Amino acid sequence: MVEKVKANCNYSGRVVEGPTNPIVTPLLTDLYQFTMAYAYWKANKHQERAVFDLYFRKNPFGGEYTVFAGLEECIRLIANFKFTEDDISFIRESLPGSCEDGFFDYLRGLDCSEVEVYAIAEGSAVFPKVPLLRIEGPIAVAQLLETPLVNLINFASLVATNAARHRFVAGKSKSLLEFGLRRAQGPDGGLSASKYCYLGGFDATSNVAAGRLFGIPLRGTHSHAFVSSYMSPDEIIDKSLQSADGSSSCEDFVSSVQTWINKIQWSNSLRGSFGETNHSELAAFTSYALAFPRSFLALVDTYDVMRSGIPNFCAVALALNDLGYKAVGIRLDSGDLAYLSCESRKFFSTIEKEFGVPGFGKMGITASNDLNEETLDALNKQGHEVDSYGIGTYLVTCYAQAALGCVFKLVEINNQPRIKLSEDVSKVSIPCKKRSYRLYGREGYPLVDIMTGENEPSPKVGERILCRHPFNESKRAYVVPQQVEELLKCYWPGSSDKPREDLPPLKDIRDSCIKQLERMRPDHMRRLNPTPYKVSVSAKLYDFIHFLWLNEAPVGELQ
Ligand SMILES: Nc1ncnc2c1ncn2[C@@H]1O[C@H](COP(=O)(O)OP(=O)(O)OP(=O)(O)O)[C@@H](O)[C@H]1O
Ligand SMILES: O=P(O)(O)OC[C@H]1O[C@H](OP(=O)(O)OP(=O)(O)O)[C@H](O)[C@@H]1O
Ligand SMILES: O=C(O)c1cccnc1
Ligand SMILES: [Mg+2]
Repeated sequence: MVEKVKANCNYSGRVVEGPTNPIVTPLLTDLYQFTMAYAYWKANKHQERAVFDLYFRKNPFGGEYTVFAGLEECIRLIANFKFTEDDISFIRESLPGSCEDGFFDYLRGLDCSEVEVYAIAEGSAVFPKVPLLRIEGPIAVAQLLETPLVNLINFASLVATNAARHRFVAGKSKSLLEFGLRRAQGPDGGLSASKYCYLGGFDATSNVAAGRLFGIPLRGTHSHAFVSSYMSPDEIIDKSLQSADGSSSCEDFVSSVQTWINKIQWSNSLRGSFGETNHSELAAFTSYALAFPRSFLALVDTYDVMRSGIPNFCAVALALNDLGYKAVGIRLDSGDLAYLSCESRKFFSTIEKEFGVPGFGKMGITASNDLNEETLDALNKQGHEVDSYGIGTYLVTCYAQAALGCVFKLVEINNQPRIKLSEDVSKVSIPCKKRSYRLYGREGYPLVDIMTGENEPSPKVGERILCRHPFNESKRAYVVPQQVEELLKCYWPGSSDKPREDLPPLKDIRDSCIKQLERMRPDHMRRLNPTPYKVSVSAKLYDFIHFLWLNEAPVGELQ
């Protein structure tokens, strides 16, 4: 379902390829964007210059931060925004017959050359109400962009945040593998989850298409089916295995494994800890090792982890060790993962001592099975020996929160600021074409994001500035920033010759995401009752918001 669309748009001297998913075209929008576009056109209003902000209102997962993702795919859409004749015929069929032909000629010539896009860098930590994207352009085309842009950013940012939160609980030293493709919301859900979980701090994915399309490292083990498909060691026909350095060969690796299982069973320190292990499991492990002697990893919970899986794994790993190969480790996919990982580690350490195999005690332990933030946290509290987690369902489906709730609101038309009022204050939009800045404090942490009017002077390092809560009069603070970072940069200058930002490779976005999250004050990041990060407006913008609010809100009449 996914293939790369032919590159056709020149951007900053380079070509911007089409969206990763070819379904992302100008038709991937809501019908009402076309009906509004027609009404704008009919009223000769379609070329009026509009400014829209794309933002969200509340951080997901009960947290106080969000990872911004999806920008590159937005720019790919914008750079390649063009209706085909088939598209236009379909739109004509879908709109009422009374729509005039001129509108379809207008659509035929439409592209995003008059649109400008300002955005925060992809992979940044972002906060409610601060625009992630500002779209400026003729109102009709900006309106058509609403749905696809919100769509491209919503899930991307949600799942990247979910990944970052899993990383935060797991800790820096653990390896995090995304295993969610089979459980994701369809092919695009799966592919997007793989891409943005990597961006949010995962190390690898099992999704081969994502590995190919995005260069994400691929990792994987094997399934229970592989283990249970074997009945006995007699099924293994080719039993020979060359040593790692190629200098010798073991003619009967199956017997070598058998010798080792007997040695382990009768060793001083392990005697009595297990009886007869499952032979078909041993056959499966042996066969897998013959196929992958340099990267042998076994799923050990098909029959019984401590009585069968672990001893069988060790027998194969020791037989490989005789030939100069180092086994990678095991995967646990059921049971008490804290307990079983600790017991497995003890077993490996005992083997290391008993048979004098240096490093055997450090054998890799991967855990999987319905893991999520809570189970990772529980494992940490109990103490465990897991080195690597394979996480699927809860991660990629964003089980704990279904959507981020991004919105796209008109903030200015023909240089006139606009506001959207609501009974619910958190839903009142912040009018005007704005600039936003992140102000850093003495200890190097970001302190506050501040929005100002477009033409206000920018905050200056060392200069005190009043930061006001946009809607709560009593909440304000002076800040003397030690560093000022302007957040919105130009990513799509339309046909103007403004300087434009690069679209960095996914790996670089991931690195900067990890760095940024590490730079946040720890109390914003903690899972339980995190401190909200402050989002503010300048004194001037505050006054203007409230002036416009009063102007637009009708005065009630009591009877
Ligand atoms: N030590 C632990 N502390 C907290 N949660 C754990 C621990 N170990 C495993 N879990 C979680 O407990 C759940 C156990 O799942 P479930 O009840 O389906 O049992 P199972 O081990 O998969 O059993 P089965 O053998 O039937 O597959 C999973 O979500 C797993 O991540
Ligand atoms: O548990 P998740 O976080 O979704 O991670 C992926 C799961 O997918 C695989 O098996 P599958 O779930 O298909 O079968 P199982 O439940 O019998 O292990 C794997 O063994 C994991 O359990
Ligand atoms: O490689 C694995 O172990 C894997 C991949 C997908 C889902 N579950 C496990
Ligand atoms: Mg499962």
